Amino acid sequence: MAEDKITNWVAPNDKSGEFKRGQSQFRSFIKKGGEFPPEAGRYHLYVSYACPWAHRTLIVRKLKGLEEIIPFTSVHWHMQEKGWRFVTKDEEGQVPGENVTPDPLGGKSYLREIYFGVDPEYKGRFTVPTLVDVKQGKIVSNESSEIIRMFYTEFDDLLPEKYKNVDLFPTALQKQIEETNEWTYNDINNGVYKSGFATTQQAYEKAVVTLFQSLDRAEKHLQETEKEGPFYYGSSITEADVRLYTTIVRFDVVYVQHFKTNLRTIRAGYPYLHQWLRNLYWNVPAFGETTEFTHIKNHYTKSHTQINPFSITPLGPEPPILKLGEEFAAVKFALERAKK
Ligand SMILES: N[C@@H](CCC(=O)N[C@@H](CS)C(=O)NCC(=O)O)C(=O)O
Repeated sequence: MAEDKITNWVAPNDKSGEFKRGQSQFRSFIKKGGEFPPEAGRYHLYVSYACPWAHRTLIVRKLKGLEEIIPFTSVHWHMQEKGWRFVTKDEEGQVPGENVTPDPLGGKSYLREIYFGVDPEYKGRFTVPTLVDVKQGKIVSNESSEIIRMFYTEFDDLLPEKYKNVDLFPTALQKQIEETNEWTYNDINNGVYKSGFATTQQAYEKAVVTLFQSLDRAEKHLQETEKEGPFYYGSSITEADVRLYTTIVRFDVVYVQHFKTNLRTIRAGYPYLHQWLRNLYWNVPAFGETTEFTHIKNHYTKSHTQINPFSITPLGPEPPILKLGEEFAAVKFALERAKK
């Protein structure tokens, strides 16, 4: 039935035209003494470099030094009717990014086969990230916000002091981070999708206006706290940086044109967000090294045929991210003029 196509982000018969994100189905936790105890090599993380939710898990995996403990595989960027697929043997090495390989565990072709392998009756979506317990053949979680929290603490006993001390959710900031998460998630992380997948003018306008109001709010926060350090909450990286980064780094490159979030760009319209973004990308390997622009650009523009039927990927913007200290031509011009 046409209505059931997984690439129809809003059902054609939905009059509201609004994108409504479903709930993740697997919500267990890795815990000492629990069904899923922390153990090196026991869990496998499936991601897509294109996906902002999966990207959170790759960043935290690196920030917490979990590379040897939690191996991962990225799917191919092209998501079609059967959902995410792994690269074939022939494609291996031709798609950029570490660990873009055929499925190393069960040799599956599609991510959906992993979901059906665990539960043949599974009715949810086949999403990344997916964290699998290889020992028991179960899915632990497919909810990024919870996977990253497990990574913050649950493997600490297996980590050297340096990584144990990385605290992305410090007690003193938890309340503020939770409050920020609320609007960052609804209006920005999910807001770009609500804008882009809307199928009525009204739904689009509502989402895009809310999105830019919240970008203004993040910009103001960064401006006011600039002296305290380069990160969202001052001198240390926290969850707030991780969760905002994965949307902002995709913003100019994809969302502005593909999701029509074009009231402003980050590079020309948000100097503090732009500076904050580039500091993370260029100075913190966990952010820069997990950002794969080929996957990001190709995935959205070639997979979302509901909004881009010819799957043409725009060439710009070039470069996808400016160097630190470099300015967008119009900004540079304005700054020079202002000095005169
Ligand atoms: N709430 C989930 C959302 C994950 C999600 O929607 N991932 C997208 C890629 S960006 C996906 O795999 N979509 C496939 C589908 O919905 O069929 C999380 O944060 O982990």
